[in-house]
Amino acid sequence: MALKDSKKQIGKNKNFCQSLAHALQGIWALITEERNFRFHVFASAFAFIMGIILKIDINGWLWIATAMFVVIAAEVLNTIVETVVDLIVDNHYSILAKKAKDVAAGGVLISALFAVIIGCLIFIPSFFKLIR
Ligand SMILES: Nc1ncnc2c1ncn2[C@@H]1O[C@H](COP(=O)(O)OP(=O)(O)OP(=O)(O)O)[C@@H](O)[C@H]1O
Repeated sequence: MALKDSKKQIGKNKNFCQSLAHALQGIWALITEERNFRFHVFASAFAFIMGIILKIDINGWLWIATAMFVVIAAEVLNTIVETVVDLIVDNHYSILAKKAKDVAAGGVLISALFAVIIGCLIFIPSFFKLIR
């Protein structure tokens, strides 16, 4: 239910525009508050530029795009876990909070390793093809 005496919304969105505005606020929070998210966006932009320079084919683009979105999705999930855990434990030490945050961070690491392997498999052969 929305609060009557405040503009702070806690109820459901009333229409698509409101939902969209809140989703954009979420993306803005990721960009402005999450250093690791910014790093992954820069890494994705770098991979995109490399893809253009090395003239990778459509198959390569599909794999690079998949790797980019897997890492970014993992970072989004990591941020959600961190935020919800902080909300629940409220600055107190908890072994379950540690496990939740460490597992979420581990998920990002696994996805980043996947992206590095995909990057090597796509870019290294494309590089040698270009200089041949
Ligand atoms: N309330 C807590 N109880 C126990 N351990 C915690 C708690 N909060 C954080 N930690 C430990 O500190 C680590 C860093 O937590 P923090 O919330 O700072 O994440 P972060 O540095 O923002 O992570 P990331 O680098 O993924 O953005 C966690 O992975 C966890 O091991």
